[in-house]
Amino acid sequence: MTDSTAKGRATWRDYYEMCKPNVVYMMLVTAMIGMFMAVPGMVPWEVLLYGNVGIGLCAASAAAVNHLVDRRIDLVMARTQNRPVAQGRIDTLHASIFALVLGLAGMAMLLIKINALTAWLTLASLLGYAVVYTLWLKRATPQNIVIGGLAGAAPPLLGWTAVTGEIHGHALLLVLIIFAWTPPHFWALAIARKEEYAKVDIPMLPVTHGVKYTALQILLYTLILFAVSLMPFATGMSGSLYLLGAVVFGAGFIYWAIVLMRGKNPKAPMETFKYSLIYLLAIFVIMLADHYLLPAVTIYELGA
Ligand code: HEM
Ligand SMILES: CC(C)=CCC/C(C)=C/CC/C(C)=C/COP(=O)(O)OP(=O)(O)O
Repeated sequence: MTDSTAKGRATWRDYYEMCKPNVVYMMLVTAMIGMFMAVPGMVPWEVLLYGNVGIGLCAASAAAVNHLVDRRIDLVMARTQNRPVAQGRIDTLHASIFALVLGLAGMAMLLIKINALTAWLTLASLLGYAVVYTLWLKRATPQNIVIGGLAGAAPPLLGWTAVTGEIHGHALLLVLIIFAWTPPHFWALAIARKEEYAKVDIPMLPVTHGVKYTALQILLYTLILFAVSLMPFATGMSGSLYLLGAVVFGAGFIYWAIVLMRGKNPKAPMETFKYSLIYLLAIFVIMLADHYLLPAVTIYELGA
């Protein structure tokens, strides 16, 4: 059943926007670094190419489902009101076909060119975001993005299994870092957009528990994230260059969480949100540089 309200013809840009490209690109950075961290040497180009395209297509499929499911609330929120499905430029039939084709193409690429474990873990992430988070958690609980965050945190594990065909503790550590990073990343934005979420009855934490409580939770998670981010060094997975990066950028995140808590800077919510993106990119890139530039120096060796 196509929406009779469809206005204007959709362009390729509209379909591209449905994929949440900037989010997917950042996820693929973490997936690629998961690939490089899985092996001491270089990653075969086929795994880099087919693994990232497959994971990216599946993530884009999940993002497209999110546009489709959220089209009514997206139309009400200022931040999302111009989205193509919300505006009716892409009707629900075309949006559904687009999401299905992306998902099938991504799964086929992973099953044929990579391995079954990576394909099924990617499908679980796709469904985790498109169904568990978008269709259920987002509308059910203020903990929606904490639980739903696991789907978005999966890419480094997907990259790791694409290379090795197995799950490893170090890969789960990378997932844990993004899992702990997600609440401060999103709740800072949710504080800035609190009134919009209240209008559409989405139980985001600032709406159900207030800004002060949310800011306190953000500070708590940045402290947890700081501790978790030291574990790649403590386990010998990464060396002192990574440790330096995790401490410096982690301190920056805690700084912004404190500024947000004090509530004196009206720009703090969006500055904290923007900083969260700088943080994630920085510690993953520094981890990669450390992986190739400096041998891992564990606390054990330092202590020996
Ligand atoms: C459940 C988990 C997550 C939630 C609820 C969430 C929420 C959001 C929201 C609401 C935005 C603003 C989007 C917009 O206004 O268009 C956003 C932006 C963004 N998020 Fe997240 N996010 C999550 C996980 C992630 C993960 C895991 C990554 C990457 C590894 C990520 C990367 C980004 C990027 C790069 C942007 C900027 C997008 C842009 O400027 O177009 N997010 N996030
Ligand atoms: C296969 C795989 C790795 C799947 C992960 C898919 C994926 C794109 C996760 C994105 C996380 C995210 C930006 C959630 C925001 O959704 P929202 O509905 O809260 O944000 P919105 O209001 O901006 O739409």
